[in-house]
Amino acid sequence: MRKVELYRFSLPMEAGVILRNQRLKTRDGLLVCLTENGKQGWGEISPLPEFSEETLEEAEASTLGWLHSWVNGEQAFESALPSVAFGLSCALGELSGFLPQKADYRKAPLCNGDPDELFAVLGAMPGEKVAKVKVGLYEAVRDGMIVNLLLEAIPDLKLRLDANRSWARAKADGFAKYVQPQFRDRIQFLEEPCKTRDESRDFSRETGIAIAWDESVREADFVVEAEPGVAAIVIKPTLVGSIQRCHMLIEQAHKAGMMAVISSSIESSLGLTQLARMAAWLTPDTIPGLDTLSLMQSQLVRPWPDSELPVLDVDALEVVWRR
Ligand SMILES: O=C(O)CCC(=O)C1=CC=C[C@@H](O)[C@@H]1C(=O)O
Ligand SMILES: [Mg+2]
Repeated sequence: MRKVELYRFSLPMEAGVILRNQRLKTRDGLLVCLTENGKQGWGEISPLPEFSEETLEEAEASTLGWLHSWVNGEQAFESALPSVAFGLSCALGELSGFLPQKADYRKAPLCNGDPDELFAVLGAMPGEKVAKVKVGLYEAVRDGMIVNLLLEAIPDLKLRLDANRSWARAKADGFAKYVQPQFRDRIQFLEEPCKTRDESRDFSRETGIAIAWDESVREADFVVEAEPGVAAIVIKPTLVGSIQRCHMLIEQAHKAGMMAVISSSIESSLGLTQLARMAAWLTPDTIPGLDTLSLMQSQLVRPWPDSELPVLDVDALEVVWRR
């Protein structure tokens, strides 16, 4: 006997979370719970505004279509919508047990540029110290100064930077010029510095600063291949697709000698804990990019260890469909 529950959620965000051109006031999505032979599997389907191609309405329609077939005995699933493919593969992965329980709750802290704050967080971080800083929002000089300041203040720190394709080559070069040469190899990677992949490749070749692909991983023509200066690919499963597809990309990256970093698309605590499980299983040697829970005002159903945010229970959620 198969049973299905589909819920809708809307979690209030902290003030001032901006995604590209839009302020994100609430994080909206769906939770699916599949039950079969007394076992349950949960998944989160929450397309990220400004980043996902699909809307929540489209994701809901596609999810409902598959859930109808699943209660009627369908085994396989396929969805062209990445958020749906990710959430349903998690639910099926819990049901069948292929998504292991063990989680890697480490996370590269997102830094707003205040070194004192980062000191406190990194002091409590066991082992490798890696933090992530957004660049490209303000002047390149300022970005360069913050990078110098942090790397100077914390000698065993490595940084991941993210420019989200915001720089023209000249601006990217401006940034590189301000980073002291002896610090450059402590930049683990800079995600997508320039508007095009070719410009980013040239930037890396000429400055010696390693780069990573994030936006590129989701483009139709992208293939994982070893390239000089490209240290990593960033995998955001909600934007990329099923666990199986992510697994394949991670294997390709590792074969090519690159890091694969499992990262958040600002999922709720339920989706984030599943990403932490994928990270423990598929990228055990890499700290995942999962430090986004504190952007929200509450957790959802499953808590993240050590978070003090209140947990919203499933009974408080709107039921979309139940069978
Ligand atoms: O990658 C991480 O460490 C955290 C996630 C993160 O930085 C992002 C998640 C989703 C959208 C963006 O704001 C941002 C990114 O561009 O990588
Ligand atoms: Mg990025």
